Amino acid sequence: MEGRDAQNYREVCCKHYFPDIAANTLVPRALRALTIANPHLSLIESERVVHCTHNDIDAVSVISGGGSGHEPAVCFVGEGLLSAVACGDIFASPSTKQVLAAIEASPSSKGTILMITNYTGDKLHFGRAAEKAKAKGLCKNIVVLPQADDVSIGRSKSSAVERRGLPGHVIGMKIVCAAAAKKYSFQRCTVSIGSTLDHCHVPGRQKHESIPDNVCMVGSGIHNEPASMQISPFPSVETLIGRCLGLLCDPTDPGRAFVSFENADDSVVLLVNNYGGLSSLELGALTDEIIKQLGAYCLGALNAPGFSISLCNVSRAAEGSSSKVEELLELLDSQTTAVSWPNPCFLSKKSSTSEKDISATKIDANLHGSKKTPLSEGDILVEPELLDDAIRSGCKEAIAAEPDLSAWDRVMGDGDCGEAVQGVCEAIIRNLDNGVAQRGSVLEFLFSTAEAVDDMGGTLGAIFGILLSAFTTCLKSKIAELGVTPLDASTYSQALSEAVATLKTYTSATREGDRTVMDVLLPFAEAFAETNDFHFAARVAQEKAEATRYLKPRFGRATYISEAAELPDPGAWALYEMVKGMSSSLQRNS
Ligand SMILES: Nc1ncnc2c1ncn2[C@@H]1O[C@H](COP(=O)(O)OP(=O)(O)O)[C@@H](O)[C@H]1O
Ligand SMILES: O=C[C@H](O)COP(=O)(O)O
Repeated sequence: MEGRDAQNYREVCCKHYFPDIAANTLVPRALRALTIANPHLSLIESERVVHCTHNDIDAVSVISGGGSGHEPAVCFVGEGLLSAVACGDIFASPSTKQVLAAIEASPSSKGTILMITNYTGDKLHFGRAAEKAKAKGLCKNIVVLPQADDVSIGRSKSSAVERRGLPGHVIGMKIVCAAAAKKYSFQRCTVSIGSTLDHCHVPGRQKHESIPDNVCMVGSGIHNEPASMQISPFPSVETLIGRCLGLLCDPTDPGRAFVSFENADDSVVLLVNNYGGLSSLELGALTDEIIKQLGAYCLGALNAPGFSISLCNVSRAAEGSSSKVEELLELLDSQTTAVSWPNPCFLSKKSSTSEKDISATKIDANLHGSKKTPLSEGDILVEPELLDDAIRSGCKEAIAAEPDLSAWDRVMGDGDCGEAVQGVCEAIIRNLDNGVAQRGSVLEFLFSTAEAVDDMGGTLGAIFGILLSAFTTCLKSKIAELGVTPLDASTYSQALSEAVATLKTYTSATREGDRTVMDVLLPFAEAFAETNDFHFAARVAQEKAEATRYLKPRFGRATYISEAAELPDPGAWALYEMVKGMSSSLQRNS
């Protein structure tokens, strides 16, 4: 495709019926339509959770979820497949609160499996929700099972984060869910590789890079992140498929030989998946090239023109789980009422024994039962105008940085970091407009901010959420211990240090130098604790945020990018902007 044709093609890709509508509106509407058309599914709209109305309390519940934009994966809820899914914003993990609502909607006396793709945001939010569910007594046995199947990155680059999840994980998911439905009581044999012609277009997002016509991407993720390999000139289909299969099966590739396919007697399942923007005709012809056919459209990436190939060595899986190959294949082929699974849909004849109408209000009441600050337990009172202006100024700086954060995250991540930061900062400003700082109560402000941050998905949402809740807990214990208000800078800096120590127990990025938000947070907290001088600490934050340009990523999506672009880490920069805005306000008002 050349010249005008190529331009028309790109314009069509970026055109949407919902061009300016945030994911927050688009996603619930699509979920509403799904549940209206399928009475065996029910929606908790406020939490964007779809769950099976025929929940069987005596079977293990399998719950999944992740960013939206991977439709039709959300339609994998149904008997014989998932009990519930929690849907995040486009390409961002759902929040802890959403996952908890999904767990609550699918109670099980036997146990709960949270089956997710291997992304940091998902691991943090699903992990926290599992802990909260245990603490609330919702389930005794609950495990998080991150699925990783992508071979594109190779062993050495993905050692700290492990492989990312691609569509091959649906094979294991189907088998586990079918086993759960058959009341089995309560593992990795799959590899995947993706290839795309271009990026997908996220509705409402203005900036959009295109891949040149003479380039074919191999090793593409499912969130628009840049592919690990670019083949140019554009290869023939034969060459492309040969290259992909080589990445999946070559036993001499030390970085990628994750699963052996050398034994000709092994039973192997092949899954060919549409990323969303390929015609069925082209996918069919590609599948023909990929030998044995098992074509299906399972886990999309919006309208990305591309496909993935997954191979699952079922013989290995049977060995690893003390099962028979036939048994696993039977589970894979067993019936389900999940709308998107490629098989005829048989609705259950059994009556809905534990059909529940879990209204959003009930869930909300349960989840946020005690959100008002009990001021009688002590508080920190500061000058309301000072509190309002400092926070507002921090949020405004971060919002103003959104175009840069988004642009950097489009190169080194999946492009959603700036929008997530903007979203949470706007929510905090709305709370200020509604008078949350009017009484000058620091705790009241922190509680209201925690609610806004709890709605933030993605890795940064989880990191900020854990930090804020730990900071609040530490401050509360300082108030109880010291009983004085207002507290001095050292109380805040000590509480921050303790909160950072708590955060380190959740993320593996526990030191500086890995190109994450921790590269600003750790030195900022340390400088603040050493000097009790917020402005000095803010200057350290600036220096450290700048320095992230030259760091090699070891965590998060940036790990998957082969080219060092010398751009700052967006998470680290966002934190610096917040701190900078607060520091300027405090200086203006001192
Ligand atoms: N393991 C980790 N621990 C702490 N921060 C991380 C980790 N992985 C990534 N990050 C931070 O998260 C930021 C990206 O946030 P966000 O866009 O929410 O994540 P995601 O890539 O999950 O969508 C990165 O710029 C980096 O600062
Ligand atoms: O769809 C996206 C994944 O589910 C979550 O990814 P995240 O780590 O970017 O939040």
